[in-house]
Amino acid sequence: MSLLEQLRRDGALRTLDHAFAHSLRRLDPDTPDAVLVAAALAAHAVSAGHAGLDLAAPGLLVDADADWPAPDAWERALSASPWVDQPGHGDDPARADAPLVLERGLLYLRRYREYERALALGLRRIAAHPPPAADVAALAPLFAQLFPGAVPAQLEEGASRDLFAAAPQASSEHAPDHQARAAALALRHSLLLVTGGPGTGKTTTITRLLVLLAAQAAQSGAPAPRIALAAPTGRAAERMAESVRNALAKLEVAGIDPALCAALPASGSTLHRLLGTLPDSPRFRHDAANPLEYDVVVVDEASMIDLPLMAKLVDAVADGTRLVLLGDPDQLPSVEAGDVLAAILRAAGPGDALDAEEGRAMAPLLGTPASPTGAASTQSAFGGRRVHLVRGYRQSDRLELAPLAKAVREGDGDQALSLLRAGRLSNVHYEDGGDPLQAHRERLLGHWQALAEADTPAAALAEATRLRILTAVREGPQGARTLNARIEALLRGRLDASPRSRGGPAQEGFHGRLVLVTENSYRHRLFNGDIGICLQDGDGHLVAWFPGDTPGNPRAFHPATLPAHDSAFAMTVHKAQGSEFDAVWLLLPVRDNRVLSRELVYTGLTRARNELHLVASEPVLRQALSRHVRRVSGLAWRLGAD
Ligand SMILES: Nc1ncnc2c1ncn2[C@@H]1O[C@H](COP(=O)(O)OP(=O)(O)OP(=O)(O)O)[C@@H](O)[C@H]1O
Repeated sequence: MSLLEQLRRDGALRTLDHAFAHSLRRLDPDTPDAVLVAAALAAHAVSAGHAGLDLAAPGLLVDADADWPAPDAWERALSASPWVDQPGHGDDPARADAPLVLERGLLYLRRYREYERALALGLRRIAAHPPPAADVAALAPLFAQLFPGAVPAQLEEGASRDLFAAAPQASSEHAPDHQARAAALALRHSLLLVTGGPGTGKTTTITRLLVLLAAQAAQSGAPAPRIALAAPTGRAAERMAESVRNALAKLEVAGIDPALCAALPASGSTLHRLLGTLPDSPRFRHDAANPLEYDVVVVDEASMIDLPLMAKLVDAVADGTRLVLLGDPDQLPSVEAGDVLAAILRAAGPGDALDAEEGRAMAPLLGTPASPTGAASTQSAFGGRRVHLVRGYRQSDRLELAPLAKAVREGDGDQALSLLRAGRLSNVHYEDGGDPLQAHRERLLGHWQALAEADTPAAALAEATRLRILTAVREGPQGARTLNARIEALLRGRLDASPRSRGGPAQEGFHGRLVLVTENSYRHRLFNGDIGICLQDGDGHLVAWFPGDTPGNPRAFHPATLPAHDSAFAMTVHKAQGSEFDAVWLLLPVRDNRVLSRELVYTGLTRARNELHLVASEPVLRQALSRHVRRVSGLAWRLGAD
């Protein structure tokens, strides 16, 4: 039996992967089995989050115990195939009639290789158009007001501004203020990456930076900058806008000119909305030929953006527009092909130190770096600059997550378990296995029942973010699907007895059902991951409510017309990315599973705002923390990283 058939028989390939290989064989019956297998796996790779197939590591994709061709021989067979193009240079386009591209040991579907190539070219293009030099001295007073910790005392006392030349030492207690550094670098660079865990002040920093850019425009008599705030999901965009509004309110209290604050937008949008969806098309209204009309585009939750979407975003960013990407690199990468943020960060380098020239230029804002580093260690390969924020600012009295998050991020199972077992982290609760629907039934059902009894759909939607069960997997006894079915059965009994419920067609849901959209529908402006609630109106008709453009104005849909959706009482960590909930019950399966990883656990537990319940057996938690998500991609190389 051929390897292709064996993989199909073992269920290692999707029907689509096999059909792709089969179509190549139909068109050319002499296509060798090794090429057909590679073609099927290259298609499969995309569905597993990779940009292509690593010929040296097919085991990343399938568990099957297969007799894989040796990488050299496999590569030779592919090189000889007319289906496979091998462009001479990473920037060269691939042949339009070749469905596959072989490059540096990776086999891509041509479309994904072209996304990668376009993205690398686009990022380098943006980085190559730095903004005009800012009058740093004129901005210094405002900068010092916005970042009070940034400027060492000697500057405030009127010492020489050319401190770098004199190379005096900044106070040793003066730890680098990474937030200030990020803002200062954004004055000089058009591509900025601001990374950090939850609550490290990414949004706060960007708000202050945007105020600074507004001041810069005002000082030079230019119109206020046109600013877009966006994120991959509606919920993430809303959260970002809310954080920006909060940060602005604090700035106004601190005496920052309200006219500068008014330059910032009050709302954010999804990337799809920003780029302008076209009905029934994967393309967007804004692209290279019709770029976004903004001076600054800020995108939050960048770790969630997959390769095609990032390529389309970057394509639509005009020369001279600043692109600022915010994200937490320790979170799970996008479900679809990518790990784009990780690749960009690798190419950008650690970026935490300023090079000599940068240090000199920024001295009026940042003071003198304690130990200026050479250019080679800090220059990014492609001109994008990164600042990693490390200090957590969020109030920790309600939820003390940081030590646990650190242990999980570092894959330190001993430390994570000792913290969990000691039980001293405030509002972190650990259960070594068990069933939350048994152990916490009244609390959980009480919450969902309250949603159904909320006064308005907007109140129900707001209330819905208070609690969520998060699972690692969709299927199986601890999977989201099974839990939802159990919760629905428990809840229906209670809700049907409620005076607010009048019964209704079961297939369309029920009063109080939380729903999660699982596909993008441009027509509805509903996207994968959006969460709504079904409520009966005064006539007993069920209406599905989803967040609208502003929190008080949810949008109504007939449940029967919704795009594909599931219940959302329990949902997978993947689907919860970009959202936060007051209380999170994170439930790992009882048996180890290859999807379990430290990134998954970290992403799950950092969705909690006030309270975390982690339900996981010790061996499964240890297994999860020992596993790193690995994604195959050539993007870092294209950006000059290796
Ligand atoms: N330099 C600072 N000084 C004091 N408080 C700060 C500072 N930076 C941030 N904060 C506070 O920390 C909290 C979290 O900040 P922010 O929302 O900007 O973090 P974030 O990194 O964007 O978080 P998330 O990733 O969860 O959205 C806010 O309450 C903010 O006011």
